[in-house]
Amino acid sequence: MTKIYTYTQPVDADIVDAFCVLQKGFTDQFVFYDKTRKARFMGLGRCIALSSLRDVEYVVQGETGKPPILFSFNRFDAENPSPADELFASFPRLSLMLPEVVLIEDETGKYLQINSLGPVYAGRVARFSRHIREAKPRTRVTIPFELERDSREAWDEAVAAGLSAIEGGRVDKVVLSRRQKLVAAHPFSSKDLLVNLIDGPARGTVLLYRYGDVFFCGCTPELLVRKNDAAVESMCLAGTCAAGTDEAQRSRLAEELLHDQKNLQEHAYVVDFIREVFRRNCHDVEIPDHPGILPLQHVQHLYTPASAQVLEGKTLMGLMSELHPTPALSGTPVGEALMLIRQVEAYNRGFFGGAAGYVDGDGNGEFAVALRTGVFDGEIGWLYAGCGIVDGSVAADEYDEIDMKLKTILSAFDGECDA
Ligand SMILES: C=C(O[C@@H]1C=C(C(=O)O)C=C[C@H]1O)C(=O)O
Repeated sequence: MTKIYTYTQPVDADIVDAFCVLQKGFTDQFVFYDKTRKARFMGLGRCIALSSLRDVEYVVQGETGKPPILFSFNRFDAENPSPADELFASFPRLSLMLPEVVLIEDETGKYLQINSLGPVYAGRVARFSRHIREAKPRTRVTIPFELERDSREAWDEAVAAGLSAIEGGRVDKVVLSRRQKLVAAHPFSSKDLLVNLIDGPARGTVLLYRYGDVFFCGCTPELLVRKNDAAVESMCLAGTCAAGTDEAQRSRLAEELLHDQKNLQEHAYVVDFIREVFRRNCHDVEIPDHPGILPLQHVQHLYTPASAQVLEGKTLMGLMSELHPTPALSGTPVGEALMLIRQVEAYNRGFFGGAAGYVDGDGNGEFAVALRTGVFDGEIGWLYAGCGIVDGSVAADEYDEIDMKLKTILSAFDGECDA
């Protein structure tokens, strides 16, 4: 049995400013920051890595009684035998990571949490609190960059392979992606991109996982699963159109998307899959019959929320691995689509499209699908985005759709525009 000591106390500070000050001393960094809901967790350092919560006992110190927060970043297709690029390959394969320091903002307030394998010394908490109080407001920087465009012919060939697998009856849908290399004018830090994503216009949950000098980050709109005791939620997100340049155009495009048979079909595969997983693991499953729209800064998606009560004994990690990858990121049927992706894509997706989240010591928490992301080091990065291919998909349209999705991670380089 591993014993964890966790000391949480309220802080009167902006947690992002606090993170910016504290992060300098830590090369292990973990962020799950929901921009709309107060579910914000920013971890520093690694106290211990665990394979599951089963053999863990935690001792609460401090006045709040809060459980420890652990982070979990999982690859899209962890068993894919083809090598990931060297940036992704440098990350360890760990299941749950307990940071030494966690800054928390939830519905009840803002907190500093210190985790340790021995009793937390109060002087350590006081020292971090003092640093936090001295934190200056963060500043944003614009990072000029150039993109090395990927080959259009390679994309056309990948889509043709997908369409022929659909025609042959091997899959009904396959999600194919593109990867682009970014070269910035000068080296940038994880803090620079994190601050630009949190303070910029991108909507969703900002993710960061840094290990050593290499970091993975982005801002995703897609919830995979959230668990709060018995209540669980998920989200079906598939089917895309442009955001439009003004409100009138946005609502016209949204209306078209809501009636577009190809996009509705792409979406329905995801709804069917999530309904099936929920029906197997939960009761009182509620999933509306018709999708709505999730409007984002650069694109809009067909969106169907899913909620249920989970069967006693089922865990968040268990639900995460049953749900992931959904047909929103792989295709239908999932196994066949994964095999096709392994054959068609020239790279291993690494954390792109993986499940990234946090879980607390009581087993509650959430996972997002790591979309609109990239992996970075020094002045370079690899950016990823994908789209669903079904019967009738046109390679050129899907190429443009991916360009629209890439704008979200590219907005991390822009420190000018305010939210
Ligand atoms: C694959 C991505 O997005 C997914 C694919 C979508 C689609 O095909 O319409 C929409 C939302 C996401 O589930 C991505 O952003 O890279």
